Amino acid sequence: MPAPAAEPTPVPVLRTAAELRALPRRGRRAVVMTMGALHEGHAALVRAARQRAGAGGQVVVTVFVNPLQFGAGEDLDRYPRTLDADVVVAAGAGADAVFAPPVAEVYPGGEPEVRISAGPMGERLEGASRPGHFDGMLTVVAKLLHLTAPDLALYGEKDAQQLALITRMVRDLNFPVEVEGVPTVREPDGLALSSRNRYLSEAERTTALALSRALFAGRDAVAAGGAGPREVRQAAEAVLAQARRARPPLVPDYLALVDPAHFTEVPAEPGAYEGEAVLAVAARVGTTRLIDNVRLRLGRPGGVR
Ligand SMILES: Nc1ncnc2c1ncn2[C@@H]1O[C@H](COP(=O)(O)OP(=O)(O)OP(=O)(O)O)[C@@H](O)[C@H]1O
Ligand SMILES: CC(C)(CO)[C@@H](O)C(=O)[O-]
Ligand code: BAL
Repeated sequence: MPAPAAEPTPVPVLRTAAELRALPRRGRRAVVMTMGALHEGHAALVRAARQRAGAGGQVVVTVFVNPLQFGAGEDLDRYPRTLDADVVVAAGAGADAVFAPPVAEVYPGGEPEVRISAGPMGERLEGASRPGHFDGMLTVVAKLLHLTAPDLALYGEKDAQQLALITRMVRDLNFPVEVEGVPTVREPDGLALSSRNRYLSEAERTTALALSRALFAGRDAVAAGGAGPREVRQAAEAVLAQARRARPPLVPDYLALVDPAHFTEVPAEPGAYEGEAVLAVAARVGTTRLIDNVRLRLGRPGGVR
């Protein structure tokens, strides 16, 4: 009996730079870069890209787990790789093509000698906890921007420091591309969607809810009126302190209130800082490390996003 015909691929999956170059360009090209294991957060990025590219435009989704941005002891080997399912999600959200190169296609000469330096912002928060992470991230983003040559590239606000660094690289190095952020998609109970959530057991997931709860507590303190940086941090810290005692415990890495362009700490003195700020958190539950953040407006009571 003949083997059943394979399901048709919903959109072309391009594996090489040559295949990508051969993809006919159509209208405005928007790119969404991912490491795969796509979820509704990624789908929101693709839908935003589809909308921004317009009916006559083109949306390309990249799927590539970039070894250069993982440090020793991180989860490079166990990072979920689910390309077939990713293609279905990408196509369903409006992608026209998926670029999923093997490592040797992106780094044919092995690890590159020349890399992008993320500079001082790249050493703060995530950069302090994951040395070299942002140099590796920006290096692959630069390469993927060259390979895909988009008019527009979209990134999630969930990775706020990454988004700030990509915006900065594009500006500092004159990349001919527009960068746009897309708001964080959350589960109904507040947990930010993340590919790494699939590592969590049920009990770990319950503990992990403290990340978003801490951020919302900080944000609510501003919304209630009168809270300055100190009170925002205190409100969030109180939630984290409680979660440290949970079973399994939350192990916070950092909680920081920073300015969104440089990721430097907002001064604690009331009134010393006015405007948008990012309240960011990173923590471990078991062997899983998660990050999250919210934006808030300091200096004007009630102003919250
Ligand atoms: N919940 C989310 N809402 C909106 N965008 C998101 C969300 N999660 C990830 N993204 C964005 O999707 C893009 C690809 O991210 P990535 O593939 O690393 O997914 P991830 O879920 O953040 O994975 P990880 O768990 O490894 O951090 C990035 O721009 C990222 O900010
Ligand atoms: C931007 C990115 C695709 C670069 O590998 C990655 O850091 C991610 O998925 O956020
Ligand atoms: N979503 C950011 C990619 C990383 O954690 O390496």
